[in-house]
Amino acid sequence: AVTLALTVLAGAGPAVSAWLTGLLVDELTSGAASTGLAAVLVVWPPMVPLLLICPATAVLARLATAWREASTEESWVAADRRRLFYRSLLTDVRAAKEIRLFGLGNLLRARMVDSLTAVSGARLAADRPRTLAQGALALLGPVVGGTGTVVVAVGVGSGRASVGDLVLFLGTVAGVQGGVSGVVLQLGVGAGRAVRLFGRYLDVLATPDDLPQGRETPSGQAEIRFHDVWFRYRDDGPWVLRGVDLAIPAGAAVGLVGVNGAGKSALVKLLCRFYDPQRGSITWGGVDLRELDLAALRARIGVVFQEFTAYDLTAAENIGIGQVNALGDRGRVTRAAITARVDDVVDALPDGYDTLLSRTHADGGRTGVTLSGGQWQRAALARCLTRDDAGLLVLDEPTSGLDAVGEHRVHETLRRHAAGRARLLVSHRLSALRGADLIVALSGGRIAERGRHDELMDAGGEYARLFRLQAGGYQDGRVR
Ligand SMILES: Nc1ncnc2c1ncn2[C@@H]1O[C@H](COP(=O)(O)OP(=O)(O)OP(=O)(O)O)[C@@H](O)[C@H]1O
Repeated sequence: AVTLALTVLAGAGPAVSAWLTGLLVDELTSGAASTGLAAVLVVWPPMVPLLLICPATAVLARLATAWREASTEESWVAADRRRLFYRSLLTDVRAAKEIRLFGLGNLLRARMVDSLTAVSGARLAADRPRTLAQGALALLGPVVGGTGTVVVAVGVGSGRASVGDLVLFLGTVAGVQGGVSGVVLQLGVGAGRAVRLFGRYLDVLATPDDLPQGRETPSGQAEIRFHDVWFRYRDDGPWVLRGVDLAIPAGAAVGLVGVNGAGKSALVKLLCRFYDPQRGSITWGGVDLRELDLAALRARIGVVFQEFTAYDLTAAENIGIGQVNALGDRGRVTRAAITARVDDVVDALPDGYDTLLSRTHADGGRTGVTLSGGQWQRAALARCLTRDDAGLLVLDEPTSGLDAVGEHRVHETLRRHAAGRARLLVSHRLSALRGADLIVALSGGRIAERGRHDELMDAGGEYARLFRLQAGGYQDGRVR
């Protein structure tokens, strides 16, 4: 989160400096004009303060309204984010099916309009004082200029000043007011917002890294071990993992089962070090994950997440980004595609591996091509398999969308391909885990059972109950 915030806020530094530069340039330009002209005004000292009233008032009024605008902006930012969310949902091709089938269009549009109304109302309310101030200042300028002109004209009439003085005075009025208006404009455009944004930028810079990292390099193939791991997402939230002790030996296949919400994905996230456990530790080859270089650790892990991403990229890129520093290595991509059994699907695409998989972006005038759910899943598996040197493969429901033949074949191929590397397989389909070296059943964040399939079946616990339940669904007198 800090990295993302830094990336977004990194724009704040340049934005503020650009604004300050603009302000400085305007300041210098108008300052030079004003100083030169104001010097002439020394001819009529009493007129100097009168002439400066207008720009000084404008600057002060603009500063006051800019601060006010910046602070009220926070009140409508949340509504604006909701508006953007509803807008993106209404234009997201992936959401289109549900929106149409469930008839969500009107609901989402109404919510978007409500958010827009709230934002517009708040913005109008914030704009009102500025408009009033600008109107008043627009009147003040001519009044001051006119008064001064009358005074000088009277002076000309009485012989205290010349016509040349009057011309000089009129030029000065225009010069001073016009010059300072540049500064006022800059203040109006970005002062409050830029300073506030810069404050946020500094806050983020000062935020300590929530994932401090070490320097050690993880070994290629090593035992991974959870030592009494306790984890929760927030310090005041419920425990999601409670005292997990688990060893994943190098080269072993470990199956993870458990009901929804048991904590399986949380365990995967800890392995990838998206979070650190609050208590206990996880070691890779005996070294605490916190002492390892984060990028090096993640480079050693190949993952298919339960909610993997389908990228609007070519088929080759969708697979190749698994090993982004070898993105152009077509041999690696095709090898992974063959192992994940998606090569024939890709070969059948209009441009093979170079086909853009997108329904949003056109490819050379051709309408988008996309894959089926199971084919996407195979592509995600291939992406994971491009990591030849991964010491751990984490497969979170990697075959849930595959047909029965596809699932069986993928598991067979994986078994051969992954020999020597640790595998953590998460699945609700217990048959997919049957051949694992160790099966671990999580329940409420604790390990309730562990053992090989046969041992767990003999034990007659929850695993055996669930396995029989699933197997029962396939019982039919005609099946032998
Ligand atoms: N980002 C999050 N912030 C807070 N709580 C979360 C978050 N993600 C998951 N949880 C909670 O953590 C608990 C464990 O969720 P987890 O996704 O690990 O379960 P799971 O075993 O993978 O379930 P499933 O079989 O449904 O995928 C759940 O109670 C869930 O509500």
